[in-house]
Amino acid sequence: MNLSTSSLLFRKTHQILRHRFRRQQFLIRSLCGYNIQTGIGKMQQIQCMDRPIVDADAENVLRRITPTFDLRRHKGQAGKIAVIGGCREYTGAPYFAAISALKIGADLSHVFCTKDAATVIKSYSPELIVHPVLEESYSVRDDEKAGVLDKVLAEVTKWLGRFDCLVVGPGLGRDPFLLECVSEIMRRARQSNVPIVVDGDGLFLVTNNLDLVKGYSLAVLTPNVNEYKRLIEQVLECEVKDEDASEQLLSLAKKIGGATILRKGSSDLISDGKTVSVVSVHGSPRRCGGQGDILSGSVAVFSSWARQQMISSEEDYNKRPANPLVLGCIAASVLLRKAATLAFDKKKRSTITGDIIECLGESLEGICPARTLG
Ligand SMILES: NC(=O)C1=CN([C@@H]2O[C@H](COP(=O)(O)OP(=O)(O)OC[C@H]3O[C@@H](n4cnc5c(N)ncnc54)[C@H](OP(=O)(O)O)[C@@H]3O)[C@@H](O)[C@H]2O)[C@@H](O)CC1
Ligand SMILES: Nc1ncnc2c1ncn2[C@@H]1O[C@H](COP(=O)(O)OP(=O)(O)OP(=O)(O)O)[C@@H](O)[C@H]1O
Ligand SMILES: [Mg+2]
Repeated sequence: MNLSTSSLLFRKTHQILRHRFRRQQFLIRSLCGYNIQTGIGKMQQIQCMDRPIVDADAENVLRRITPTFDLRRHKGQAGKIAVIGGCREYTGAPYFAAISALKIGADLSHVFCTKDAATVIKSYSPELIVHPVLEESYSVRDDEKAGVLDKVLAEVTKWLGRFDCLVVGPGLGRDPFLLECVSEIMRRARQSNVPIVVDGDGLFLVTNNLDLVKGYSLAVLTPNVNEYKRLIEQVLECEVKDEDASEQLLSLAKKIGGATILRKGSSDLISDGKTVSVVSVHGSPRRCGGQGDILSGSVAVFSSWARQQMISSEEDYNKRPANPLVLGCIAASVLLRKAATLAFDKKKRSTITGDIIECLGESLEGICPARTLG
């Protein structure tokens, strides 16, 4: 190769790399540095995959959206969350999601589950408000189904307007009749503009019925590795590409039309189709089941807080909009990872999900110490 060919080749490679770098800069740019309370702030990145981690930004997001205690506030104003999940097989998952919401600071946490699961979940904690309303096929005759569906809807919809966020899916199971009822609950929630975090079996439902969340900007999907793979295959009709993780997530979120997606993994990737944020604060090496459930309950609380702040500072918000659900995902992700690290430091190999839940408060206090107004 002569000198001019190699210099041409060098320039071409340089051009391609520069283009890729700019593209990546665009992808990782996130609105998380924007202060929704003051309206002051600039576009910042949480972390670029090719750069050192700037975890402080994720912690700043958490601090900005976490409300200060105020003695004038009444019960319910710090958040009312409902988990739709819990069946014969799974009672832990809805409990983990619902109790995490309380441990972070929500005032009330409800669980809507099957009758079989309800007593069990109640016995884990008197703090949870448990509604034994869902039914699985084995307990309903075919000719009874229409009536049961109406009854389930009536029970859930009378509460729906009071919730700041629903978490649909932890431990829900995949019974077809139960999923039919939950689809209808999701439609009603959407009509009432109630935000919905979709996790676990809720993602199984949504992946096969995309219309439930398509175009709904108040939906958050929190897929794990398997759930993400199924989503990608269904929506983008291709394989998961880890080398283009950010771009693929961005495409997925765009295709779903405004819903926020939190792709869980060794780093959590978050996108609403406009930006991609990455949170890779050190987490725990223990991969015990249930950590995703903590995350879904946490996303519900932080997203509700971010929305509340957005509403109370509407004028500032209008100047530079930030997606409160994206902020909620960032805050939840960093908190879970911190709590998991702390729990692992204390319990090492014996760390289980309950230990991480016990560390949520201490971790939150470490990032955002409690202050009281009034
Ligand atoms: N205590 C409870 O009540 C809990 C209940 N839960 C509830 O269970 C329901 C189903 O949810 P899910 O997450 O178990 O189902 P899904 O995603 O199909 O995974 C199943 C299998 O996939 C695999 N696998 C997993 N990760 C992988 C990876 N990174 N890379 C590769 N493979 C991986 C692994 O398979 P294996 O290794 O055994 O072959 C795993 O066993 C849902 O309602 C949820 O909320 C949970 O929340 C936990 C606590
Ligand atoms: N390899 C990892 N290293 C560090 N943290 C991780 C890793 N994988 C997942 N996490 C974190 O654990 C949390 C739960 O993710 P996970 O993939 O375990 O969800 P899940 O499979 O839905 O859990 P669940 O058992 O509750 O259903 C996420 O916030 C993620 O950041
Ligand atoms: Mg899960």
